[in-house]
Amino acid sequence: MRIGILALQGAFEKHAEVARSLGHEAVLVRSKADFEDLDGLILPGGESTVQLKLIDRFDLEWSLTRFAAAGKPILATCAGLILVARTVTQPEQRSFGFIDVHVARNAWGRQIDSFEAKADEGNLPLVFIRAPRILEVGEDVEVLARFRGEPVLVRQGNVTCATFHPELTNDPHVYRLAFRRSSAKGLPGFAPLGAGASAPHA
Ligand SMILES: NC(=O)CC[C@H](N)C(=O)O
Repeated sequence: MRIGILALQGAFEKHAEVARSLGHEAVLVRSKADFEDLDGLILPGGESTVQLKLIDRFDLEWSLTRFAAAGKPILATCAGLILVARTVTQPEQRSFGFIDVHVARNAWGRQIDSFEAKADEGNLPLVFIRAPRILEVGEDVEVLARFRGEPVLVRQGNVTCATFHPELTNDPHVYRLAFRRSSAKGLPGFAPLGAGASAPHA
């Protein structure tokens, strides 16, 4: 697949490396024209406030929205998740609403800025860096992995979001989930990580 990585700010290079290592073509996306002919898109971690300003400056919101609405797969990690969430708090911030989750920014507190862990089930490695927390998930959101009972990997249709940094582990699982060939809803035959795969209202 031809996968774009939004490359305005943050951790985009490593995502490009992983995408290439999985046999995809990686395209750094910085302008509207760069969206052409992409099959998938990664919104990387970084600083969501800065990313939002740059998206405005380069007038990319419509391109992003159109991409999401076309049903093409999007993987949003950390700051990327903050951009695509329905609502954002701590502090409040504008977001695009591609996925029905409510997130709090920098929600683990300063004492534990960054840490590594494993998902509650499925052995998925997690690297958190000033990570957001998903406080609520809508009923159409699947929870694919949890940490200490909280959702950390979620999906709604074509939009897959991680509160952690999958590009910093050697586990391609998250990319495979996000960019599986069919991104249609329903996911026949898909075995989610962990037991509690249905999405409760938090
Ligand atoms: N690693 C990250 O992407 C951190 C996200 C950052 N704390 C934000 O609020 O945008």
